[in-house]
Amino acid sequence: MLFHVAMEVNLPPDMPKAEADDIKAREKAYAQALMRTGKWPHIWRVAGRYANISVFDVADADELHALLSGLPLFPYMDIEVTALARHPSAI
Ligand SMILES: O=C(O)CC1=CCC(=O)O1
Repeated sequence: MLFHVAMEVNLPPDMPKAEADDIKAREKAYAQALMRTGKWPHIWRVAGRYANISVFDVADADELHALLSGLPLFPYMDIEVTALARHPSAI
């Protein structure tokens, strides 16, 4: 099942740089591990914002929630999820 996921990151401006760098490094490792499994096939930077648009390919919304809530940046993100269904004109 495919999901369109929009993530906006809002790190506190007063977070120490070393802490922010550590979370970002753990986020990258977590995300790339999921990409290698095929569960996170697309990630795109939203130009001009600390945000991304991603596509997840997972069994269901429960699996998606488990993966998203495991993101190291999850406590600092606003996330919007849209379930995708096959378009009748798709070939
Ligand atoms: O930088 C972002 O958009 C947040 C993020 C999600 C996965 C990743 O590696 O960074």
